[in-house]
Amino acid sequence: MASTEYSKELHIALLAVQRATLLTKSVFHSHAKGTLDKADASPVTIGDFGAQALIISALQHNFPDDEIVAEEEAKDLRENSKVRQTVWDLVQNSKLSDDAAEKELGGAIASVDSMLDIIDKGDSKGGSKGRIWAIDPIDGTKGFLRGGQYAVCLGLMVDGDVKVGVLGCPNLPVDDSQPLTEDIGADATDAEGKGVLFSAVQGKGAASRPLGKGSLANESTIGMKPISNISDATFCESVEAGHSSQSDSVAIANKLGITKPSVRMDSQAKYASIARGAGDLYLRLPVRKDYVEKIWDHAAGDLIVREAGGQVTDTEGKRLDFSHGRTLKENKGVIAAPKDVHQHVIEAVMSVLGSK
Ligand SMILES: Nc1ncnc2c1ncn2[C@@H]1O[C@H](COP(=O)(O)O)[C@@H](OP(=O)(O)O)[C@H]1O
Ligand SMILES: [Mg+2]
Ligand SMILES: [Mg+2]
Ligand SMILES: [Mg+2]
Repeated sequence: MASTEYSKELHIALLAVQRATLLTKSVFHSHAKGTLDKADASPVTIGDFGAQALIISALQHNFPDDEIVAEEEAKDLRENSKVRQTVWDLVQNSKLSDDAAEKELGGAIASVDSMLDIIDKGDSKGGSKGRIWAIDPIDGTKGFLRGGQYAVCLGLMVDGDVKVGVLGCPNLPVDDSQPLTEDIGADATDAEGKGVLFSAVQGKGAASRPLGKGSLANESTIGMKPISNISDATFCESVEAGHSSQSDSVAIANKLGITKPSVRMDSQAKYASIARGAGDLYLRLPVRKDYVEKIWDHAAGDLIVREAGGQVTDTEGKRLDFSHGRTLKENKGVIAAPKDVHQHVIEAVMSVLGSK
């Protein structure tokens, strides 16, 4: 592989996300997802813990000096031996079939105790200096539990700027031109090979390729769909009404003359879907004033959309700022759209939200 800036980071990130996504698929297709409730009452599953362990272990092997901000922590596993053992079995069984690739990721984790320590290595405070990876081992855990879309997400930030982003979307169609649907469809998903990996490197565009289960292959460049008439656009929004205001979205659609119903899907699959031109606009409209978005929910998607020809800002038109630690505390909500219509969308958003 030719060595250009961030090519090794991209390569390792793709393999690490592929391996972790395959782990989550095996859980998605089994009936026991090992769900626990976290302190904030949100769910976490054996898939989240296992995927986080595998990704961090690959990053530590390749980039031992980098910091890591990851969503989950091992506390619940340290306290629950049954779930701990299930996660450990899962992690031990999750190897890439390509031996060379598995070796590049550092191979298996040595013991159950080191797995717990590895999970807890995602506790960096983040910030504006140095190399920091952001991991969401399963984004859209509620979708994962419901049988919907979810994504395995990894981004590398350098001095607060996202340089590399990878999303594993196991329940999206491989074909970039397939229309956007809410239902994942009975034949759209399987326990192994189906699904997509999206990626971007700053300044180098965005791509998709089949998730597969062996060597990475068949990359294609992706781009957002041009919008000639905004009233023909489709919104892509959360399934969870508590994550994005559906009444504000209706008012914004009215302002823009949009009559098509929104497509609702969980996770950063929304960013991926608009980046590949299957949907047009991603709206995340704050419901609770006190909710602060987390960097792992947006880092990879933000870069992939911008590299595919889009603009991503908050509801006031400010770029997402990943330099303030584990959260996007300087931003409220997210509006992602093709560059040339983004300002028009923001004006509609601001007039609706401003008049509340
Ligand atoms: N009140 C809230 N407003 C916005 N996002 C929220 C939220 N509560 C939780 N979330 C985040 O929404 C993410 C899912 O986004 P979406 O609705 O687009 O599928 C969750 O990620 P996890 O599933 O990784 O916990 C969680 O971090
Ligand atoms: Mg969560
Ligand atoms: Mg998330
Ligand atoms: Mg998550």
